[in-house]
Amino acid sequence: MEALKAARDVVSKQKMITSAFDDECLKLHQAVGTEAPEQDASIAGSSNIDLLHPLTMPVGSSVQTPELFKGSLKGYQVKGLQWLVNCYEQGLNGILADEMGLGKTIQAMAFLAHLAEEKNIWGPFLVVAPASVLSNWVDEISRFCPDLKAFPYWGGIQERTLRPDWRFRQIDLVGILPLDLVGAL
Ligand SMILES: Nc1ncnc2c1ncn2[C@@H]1O[C@H](COP(=O)(O)OP(=O)(O)OP(=O)(O)O)[C@@H](O)[C@H]1O
Repeated sequence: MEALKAARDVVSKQKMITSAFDDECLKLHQAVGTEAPEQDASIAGSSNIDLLHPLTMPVGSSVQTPELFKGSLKGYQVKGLQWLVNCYEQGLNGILADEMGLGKTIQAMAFLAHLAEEKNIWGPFLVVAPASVLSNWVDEISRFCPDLKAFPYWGGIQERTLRPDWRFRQIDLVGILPLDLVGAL
């Protein structure tokens, strides 16, 4: 709820800025006797944006599938990627809640690839996932983003201390941690 409130605050602040800018433009056009251009409802600041529905986000995003992502994102997945990048750039948290099996994992990976490629942010990122999909994450990363090195981190305290590679390999790009280990950190 806090994230939604923060997002709404950002959007309403942006709308106020945009509206003040539009008013100034209108006054200038009236002063010089020209007609003001029609507003483009698809650009940022549009009142059509619904934060709960990524498909209503501005269509003008230049974010495309990163080259580090070795696959082809479907149209709605590109839109999801753009929404994630938009949230990131505005400092907002977001939950991508597509239906089961629509490729949330792939979109999350494409987002990490975007951060690496466009912003030179190579992590380490921490992925927290149920233990049952841990190996799926590792497989999908090596298949779609082979340049991102994944390091699955699992096991009880004892097993983890027996794995010295964990400490030495903290520079790995993606740590993948099963959900039930979060409390153990
Ligand atoms: N653009 C794509 N190109 C190739 N394969 C894809 C694409 N999108 C999804 N898939 C495949 O479809 C399957 C389902 O995707 P995935 O498991 O990522 O969905 P999900 O939304 O994360 O699922 P869940 O809700 O079960 O966590 C996976 O095997 C994935 O590799």
